[in-house]
Amino acid sequence: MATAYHNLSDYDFNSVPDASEMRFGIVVSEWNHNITGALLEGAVKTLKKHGAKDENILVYTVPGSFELTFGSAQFVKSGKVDAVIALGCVIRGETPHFDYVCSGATQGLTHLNATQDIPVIYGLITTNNMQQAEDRAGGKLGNKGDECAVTAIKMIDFVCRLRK
Ligand SMILES: Nc1c(NC[C@H](O)[C@H](O)[C@H](O)CO)[nH]c(=O)[nH]c1=O
Ligand SMILES: CC(=O)[C@@H](O)COP(=O)(O)O
Repeated sequence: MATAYHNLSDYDFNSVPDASEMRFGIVVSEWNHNITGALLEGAVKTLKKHGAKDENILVYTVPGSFELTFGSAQFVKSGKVDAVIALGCVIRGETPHFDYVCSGATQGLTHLNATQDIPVIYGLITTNNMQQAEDRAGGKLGNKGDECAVTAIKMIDFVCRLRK
């Protein structure tokens, strides 16, 4: 339980660059909306804590985590954002479908990171049950949305510094 040793919301505030001039696209899956809504809340709150402006945080929903790749790709192609945060929650059911949704979404988002010029942040929670998801979406293990927001800011700063 790696997350048990590192709360998802714990980070060095001063290590995070100013986000006041950064533009973010957030793609949120509607599946398990009680979880993905909490992830979104954490991500937006954290982005704004570091200076991001409301008008620079674009939020679009997709039906499920398998559509996160398409939604993220559309944000990348739009040229309107400097990073994309993809938020989803896949909870294991009775069949192998869990494995295919998780691997499909993961492979798609990974492909975007390897082929496109802006970072796509992996905010997919993949759990065995709802309790594990709740623990990672504002529960005892923190909020994955917070982690994704910090990662997005740092990756935009990475790109900006490299391109100077
Ligand atoms: N079971 C979950 C899904 N399933 C839906 C797929 O993501 C996809 O929308 C569908 O197969 C149509 O393409 N999605 C989640 O995000 N979480 C789940 O637990
Ligand atoms: C991850 C899923 O698609 C899963 O929730 C579907 O449940 P089941 O495998 O019981 O059909």
